[in-house]
Amino acid sequence: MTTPTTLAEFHTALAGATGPDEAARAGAQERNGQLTKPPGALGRLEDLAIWYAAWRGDARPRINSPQVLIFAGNHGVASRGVSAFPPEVTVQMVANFAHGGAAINQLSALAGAKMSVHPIDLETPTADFTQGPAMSEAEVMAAIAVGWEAVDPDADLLVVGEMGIGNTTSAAAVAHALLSGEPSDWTGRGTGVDDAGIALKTQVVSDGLKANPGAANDPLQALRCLGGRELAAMAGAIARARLRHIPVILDGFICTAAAATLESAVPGALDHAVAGHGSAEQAHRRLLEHLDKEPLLQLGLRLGEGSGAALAIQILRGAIACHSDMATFAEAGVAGG
Ligand SMILES: O=C(O)c1ccc[n+]([C@@H]2O[C@H](COP(=O)([O-])O)[C@@H](O)[C@H]2O)c1
Ligand SMILES: Cc1cc2nc[nH]c2cc1C
Repeated sequence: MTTPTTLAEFHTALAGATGPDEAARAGAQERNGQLTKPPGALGRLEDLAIWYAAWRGDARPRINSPQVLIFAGNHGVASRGVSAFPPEVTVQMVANFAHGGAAINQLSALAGAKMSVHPIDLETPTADFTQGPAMSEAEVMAAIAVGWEAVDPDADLLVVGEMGIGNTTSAAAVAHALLSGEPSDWTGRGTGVDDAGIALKTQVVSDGLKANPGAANDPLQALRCLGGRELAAMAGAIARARLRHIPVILDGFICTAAAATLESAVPGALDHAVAGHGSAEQAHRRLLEHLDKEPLLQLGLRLGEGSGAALAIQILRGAIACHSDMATFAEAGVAGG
């Protein structure tokens, strides 16, 4: 499938994606029932393994090629003072990723994942969305294409993460456009703003929705008008993974807000994704509840960069190792219950 060039093409591609392999799911369920453990004793690991098997089309799958993609973008709305850090930190952290000095470098290496960093037009921040759309259609499509094309078609697991000063405000505005509620339902401390900072973010989100009335009833317009380049790239990568049947582990609040635009546009678009962790950003829980996804880890992380999702690769590896390599009752000569 060639890279979509309009939001309409992107929507059509996503809507046409096929579902998981039901024969592989049935085979994995059957195998799970024969493994040397009391039924259900591996808890959520059993569900995870069966979910992964169905998406990979293999009742006894392996994880050989996990991929971690980090996208970075700058936000016009950062000029409103919505972050505890200055916008230059985005490009500085990109250099840190490139030199192996960030948390995600360590966690990707531990998980045996191939990691790459994709800064997107950092010298051209998106427009301040309180004044009108953050991106034109050409700009959002260019960012979606970065994500779409960064996915290794041969990867068997994908983590997407981000870096972008101001992007918790952008993610809050996207979430508000998708799911309504009050602006304050979606704003939080981000990199560490105080109560006055949260009040400012809430006002900015409210202003953003007023300045972009088309965003509230069209999820992909919400991504264009209120999102950022790294959010659009994450959405592009997650969509491409859906078409390639590559399971995805979602990261924190910003990643999940970007992903939620896909689920709102095409219900079921995130069936190939699990939530890696629950972020300390308060609105993440609300977003995950809406998506009906229970995080695998709850560690109080609020870093982004794909860090919580990269840690959760190890949980999925544990699930697959047990599922695919344990002996059955018959093989081990163990009496069933
Ligand atoms: O992943 C999360 O849930 C998360 C929560 C709070 C902050 N962050 C990271 O912090 C940056 C955004 O915070 P802020 O305060 O600049 O909006 C961005 O680079 C994110 O990766 C990430
Ligand atoms: C230092 C720093 C590192 C980050 N990594 C992801 N978001 C970040 C935000 C800051 C401020």
